[in-house]
Amino acid sequence: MRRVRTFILASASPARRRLLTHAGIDPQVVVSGVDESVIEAGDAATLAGTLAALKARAVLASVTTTDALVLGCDSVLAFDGEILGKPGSAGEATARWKAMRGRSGVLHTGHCLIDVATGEAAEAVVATTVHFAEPDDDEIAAYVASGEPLEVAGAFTIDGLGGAFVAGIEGDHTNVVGLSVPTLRLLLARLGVPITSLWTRGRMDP
Ligand SMILES: Nc1nc2c(ncn2[C@H]2C[C@H](O)[C@@H](COP(=O)(O)OP(=O)(O)OP(=O)(O)O)O2)c(=O)[nH]1
Repeated sequence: MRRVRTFILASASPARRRLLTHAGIDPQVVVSGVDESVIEAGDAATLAGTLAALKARAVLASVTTTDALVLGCDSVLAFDGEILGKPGSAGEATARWKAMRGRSGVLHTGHCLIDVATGEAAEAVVATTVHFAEPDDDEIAAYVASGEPLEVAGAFTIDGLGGAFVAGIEGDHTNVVGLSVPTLRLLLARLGVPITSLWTRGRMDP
């Protein structure tokens, strides 16, 4: 069994950091600085996987602790034949919601976990189908005015204000937030690290 001292999250995402801490893992955050705009791919899953690996490897290059793991992630929404990241403006967020309401999309999150000691990588892209509710124009306007949709891939959150406009999902909830925790357990196992060995605290307060 591999015992690892340091878990590095190669992401600026507060949502991903929160998911890890709730899962009992206390990550060090090292933002990759990868320019996502320069990467293109034919489909959402390939793009998410490619960007996750780029982020993890960019941070790996700066890591000196050998007793560490580095996790990179990237989330994109596949909707209506398009690959959607964060909306570029309030107008785009509004247009997206008027198109998405009452319909479904697939949120793909790429994961790349690298063992610094061996260089071995365990990777997975996870898809969750998201069924959107039917917010009216005033609700969309209020949501866009909150600023939240501009900060997140797909212009929605499932665990924030946007949760009111998600009618249901098929698949892993944490994957929609930005990091699939059950998939992380499997990636860690592939590298010989039980997720329970990374727990830094006892059970959550109920
Ligand atoms: N809280 C929350 N955040 C979400 C949700 N869906 C997407 N996001 C956030 C997570 C990520 O911060 C962001 C997805 O964009 P990226 O995968 O490019 O990550 P980001 O640019 O934030 O950070 P990074 O590139 O990893 O340093 O959207 C959600 O349902 N809930």
